[in-house]
Amino acid sequence: MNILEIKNVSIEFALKKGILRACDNVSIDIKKGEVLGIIGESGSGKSTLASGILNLISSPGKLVSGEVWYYENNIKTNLLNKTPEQFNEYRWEKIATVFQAAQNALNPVIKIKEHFIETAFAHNWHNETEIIKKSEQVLEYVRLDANVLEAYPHQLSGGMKQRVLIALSLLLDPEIIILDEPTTALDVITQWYIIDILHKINKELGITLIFCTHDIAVISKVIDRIAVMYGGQIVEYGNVKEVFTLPMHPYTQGLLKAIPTLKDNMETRQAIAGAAPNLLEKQPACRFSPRCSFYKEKTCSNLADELYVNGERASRCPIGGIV
Ligand SMILES: Nc1ncnc2c1ncn2[C@@H]1O[C@H](COP(=O)(O)OP(=O)(O)OP(=O)(O)O)[C@@H](O)[C@H]1O
Repeated sequence: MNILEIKNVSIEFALKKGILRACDNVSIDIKKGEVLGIIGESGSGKSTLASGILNLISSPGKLVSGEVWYYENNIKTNLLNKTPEQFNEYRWEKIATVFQAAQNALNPVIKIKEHFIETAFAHNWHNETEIIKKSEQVLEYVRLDANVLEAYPHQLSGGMKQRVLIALSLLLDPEIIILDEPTTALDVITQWYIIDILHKINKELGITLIFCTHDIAVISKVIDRIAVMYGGQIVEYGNVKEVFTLPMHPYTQGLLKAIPTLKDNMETRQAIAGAAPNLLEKQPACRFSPRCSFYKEKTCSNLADELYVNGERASRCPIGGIV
C-alpha cells in the first residue's frame, strides 16, 4: 500500500547563468512502513527533491510541475495543491523532516526545550505540561536524558544534536520522516548508533522513512528499497538486495564498485571516471553517457531519456540489465 506517490516532479532554479533543473520529472511511489534510501552523489538533486515533497522550495527555486499524493484512509490528497496554511497541517503532523544537525538545524540561542514547545505551538498544541511530557518520552526513545531539554545546542555533541532532531520529528507522531543526510558529519560509531535508533523507529512505531544520502554504505543495512539519483533524475530503483546483487544502471554499478569495505583490498575499489553533470548545461538524453563505459565502448548507442519500469524494478539504461 502506497503512502506517498511522487509523480513527474520537476524543480528548477533560476540563476544568473541560466535555468538549473535540479529535479527532472522524478516519479516514485513510497510504500507505507518501508524504509526508502535515495542515494546519489553531491548535486544529484536529493535535497531538492526532499524539499519539493514538503513544498518548501523557495526562490530562486520553483517547483515547475508534478504531483505529490499523500494517502490516508483510502483518501488521496495532492499536497502540492495545498496552500501554505493547509500544507502546515501535513508538515510535522504527517510528514516530518530531519536535517543534518551540523547545518544549523537547531537555533543556537534557545534551549532545546523551546524547540519542542515552538514546534508544538506552531501546530496548535499549547499545553506546555503535556508538551514537555511528550518531549521527555521522545527523547527517551532516542536514548537521551530529559535534562537535555534545559541545554543549549552548543552544549551537546553532534550525535546528541542529531538525536534531538530525530526526537523533535517524533513529537507529533508523524506517518513519514524524511531524513536528509542524517549521519553526515558524524563519526562512524555515532553514525551506526543513529542508524540503529532509526531502525527501531521504523520497526516499532511503523513510521515510513525516506533517507536522502550519498553514503550508501551506512544506510544499506536499514533500507528496504533504494532509488538512485543522477543529474536530477532517478536512474534506478528496486528492492535493496536485488539492486545490490544485480545493479542495472551503469551509474549504480559504479557506485557499488566504489564502496570501500573493511574486508577487501582498497586497490580493487574504483571511482567512477569523469565528473557529475553541470545541470546548467544542456544535457544529453542519457545524462550518464559521457561517463558510461557502454556508451564509450559503443556497446550502447541508445540515448533514450526513458525510465524502463517492470514491477518493482526500474532502470534508465536499456542494456545494463533487463527490467
Ligand atoms: N538554493 C539553491 N540555489 C541554486 N541552486 C541550487 C539551490 N539548491 C540546490 N541547487 C542546485 O541544485 C542541484 C541539486 O542540489 P541538491 O542539493 O538537491 O543535491 P544533493 O544531491 O542533495 O547534494 P548534496 O548532498 O550535496 O546536498 C545542484 O546543482 C545545486 O547546486
